[in-house]
Amino acid sequence: MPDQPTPLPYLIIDFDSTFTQVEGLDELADIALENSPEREKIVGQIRALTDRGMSGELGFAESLKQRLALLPARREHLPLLVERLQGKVSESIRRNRSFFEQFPGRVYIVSSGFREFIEPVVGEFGIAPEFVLANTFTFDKDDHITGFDPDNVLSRDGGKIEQLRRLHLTGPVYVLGDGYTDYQMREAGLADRFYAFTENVARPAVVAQADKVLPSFDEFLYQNKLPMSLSYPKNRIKVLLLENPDPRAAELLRQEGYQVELVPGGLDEDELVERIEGVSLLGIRSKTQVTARVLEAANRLIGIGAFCIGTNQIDLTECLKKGVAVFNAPFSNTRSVVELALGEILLLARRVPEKNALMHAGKWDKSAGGAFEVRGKKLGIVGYGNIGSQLSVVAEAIGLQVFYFDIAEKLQLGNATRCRTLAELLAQADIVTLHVDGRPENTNLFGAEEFARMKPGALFLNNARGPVVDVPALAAALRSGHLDGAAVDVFPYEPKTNDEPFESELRGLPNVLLTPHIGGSTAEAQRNIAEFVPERLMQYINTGNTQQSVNFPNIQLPEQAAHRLMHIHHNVPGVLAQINQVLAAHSVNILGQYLKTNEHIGYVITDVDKQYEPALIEKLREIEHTIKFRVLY
Ligand SMILES: NC(=O)c1ccc[n+]([C@@H]2O[C@H](COP(=O)([O-])OP(=O)(O)OC[C@H]3O[C@@H](n4cnc5c(N)ncnc54)[C@H](O)[C@@H]3O)[C@@H](O)[C@H]2O)c1
Ligand SMILES: O=C(O)[C@H](O)COP(=O)(O)O
Repeated sequence: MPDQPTPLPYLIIDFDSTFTQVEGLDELADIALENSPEREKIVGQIRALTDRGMSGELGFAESLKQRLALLPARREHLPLLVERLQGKVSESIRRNRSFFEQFPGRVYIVSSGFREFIEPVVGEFGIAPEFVLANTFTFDKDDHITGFDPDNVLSRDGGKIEQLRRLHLTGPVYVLGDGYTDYQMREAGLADRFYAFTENVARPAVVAQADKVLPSFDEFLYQNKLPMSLSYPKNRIKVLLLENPDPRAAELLRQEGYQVELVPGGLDEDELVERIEGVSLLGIRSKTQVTARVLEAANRLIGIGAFCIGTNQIDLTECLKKGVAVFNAPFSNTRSVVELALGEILLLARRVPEKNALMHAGKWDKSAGGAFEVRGKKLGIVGYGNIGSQLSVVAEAIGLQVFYFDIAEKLQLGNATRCRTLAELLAQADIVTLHVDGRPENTNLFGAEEFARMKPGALFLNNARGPVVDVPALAAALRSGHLDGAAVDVFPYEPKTNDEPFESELRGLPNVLLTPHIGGSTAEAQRNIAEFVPERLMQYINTGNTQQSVNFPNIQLPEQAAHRLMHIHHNVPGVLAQINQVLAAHSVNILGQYLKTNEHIGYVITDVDKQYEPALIEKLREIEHTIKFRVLY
């Protein structure tokens, strides 16, 4: 919680594109021209004039005159405009409504917009009409808007400066706005600071003049230690996204207000160590190795999003010890892998990879030799998890007999037959497909011995993880003719970028389909993942919810009642008792408390009444064995 509020300076806030997300006159034109074929053209002209006026390119009075001349609006359009603007108040202003209500008399809206639509919008925030300084429309006898009151100082060039001068404010004055005319009040020496408000629009010429840039009103309140509705401004949360997740991911995270940085391709350990400082959320896919060294350098990291299924590339235990929650997308690309595996089975059975290569080399090799239908053949699935079990259902639909082996007890789907050992499966399958996870014990799960156990002429698929297969042993089994073909999508070492060459003993072997780790690379899967993972990360940040985290104890929390204290600690006896002692010593009323632990950490969430001394937070942070502590309100 911020310290005691400092005495609030006078705040001079602009209306258009600052208090609201839009420009009032642009919206009025849009409403007035609703049924006109000229709508798009005229609204475009008005927007262009607004922009030129705001960036200082065109004198303000001239821009206003030209815009009003284009505007065919009437008095009856104004209530519609007010309704529209009430729905377009800037997000960070809207969520801090109680701030405005708390400080009547300190906030002025000084705008070159019009009182007729500004007053009712800001009135809802407790800003009285006498604190709205704006232009007024003129109307003809038929209620057409004809222009503006020329006696109003705000209709003239330099109008805001003159208006502020006439207020005779004593004490510090801060101006918040998006336009050049807002900056001019500071330039004229009438304001102590000019904050460029960029939540809706960032005008380079204005930003260049600013004392500070505000991506949100939360940031202003945070910097000035004023009461705010969020515990921490979202624009201070830095997100580093690697390996090109679908653009929707960055879009959602930016919409949330986070600062998002994209690095196409992967980063190696040294590069990531250099880039991770100050990052709160890291997004990766299967390639980036998040090692203990990376985590050591990650001084602000709260969460990692794996925009894929596999999380073997992340040191999950070290993440736990550092209080970093990891989320993945466990189901978003399963169907894509299943479809790829099925296609590979059909193509290998018909020796298509080999025929295709010959055709490209100009050789016509029509023959049925080594080609077979898959109907009635035995498919052996190793790893009957989300992918393996879905493949089981789809494969049966085209007539394959399914056998599976899994180290865990798994629900048998359709007519699939469970094998008690891997050897039992290998002895009978015509096609073996791997869908195990990448846990360290699975390294070289398939080597010379396992290939030797497979039936002569069998087919082999690995769409799971590269290190699970001893590639030289697979190459030998193919070269000797013991196996009839293979499809491999994942490799022990995979090129870091598309520019790096691909090396493998499997290159050039007949009837071998090689793909560059694209099992989950479909538009559908990538889009699903890009929505699923940010949602989990944002929920964790906003509510503390760890449902579906791959390393944290999973807690699905009820809606937050008041302030939420989130304490992550090493799982040693007595920490919960200490937390409660501190709360009791500060006479804090607990509204709800939730604890879950795992081998390494305890995660305690305590919802408390809003009334507590700020010192309480420091005391909770100081509890021995604390890894991370956050407050949400
Ligand atoms: N090629 C790609 O682009 C791509 C895409 C998605 C997933 N994957 C990989 O596919 C694999 C499967 O994904 P999933 O979502 O089905 O995972 P999952 O966790 O749902 O299933 C894995 C299953 O393997 C079993 N298992 C683990 N070790 C085993 C062993 N030694 N023998 C037998 N069974 C074992 C587990 O008990 C589990 O049931 C993962 O390695 C994942 O990373 C690859
Ligand atoms: O784990 C996964 O989901 C797959 O290996 C896909 O990984 P990718 O997103 O790096 O393609």
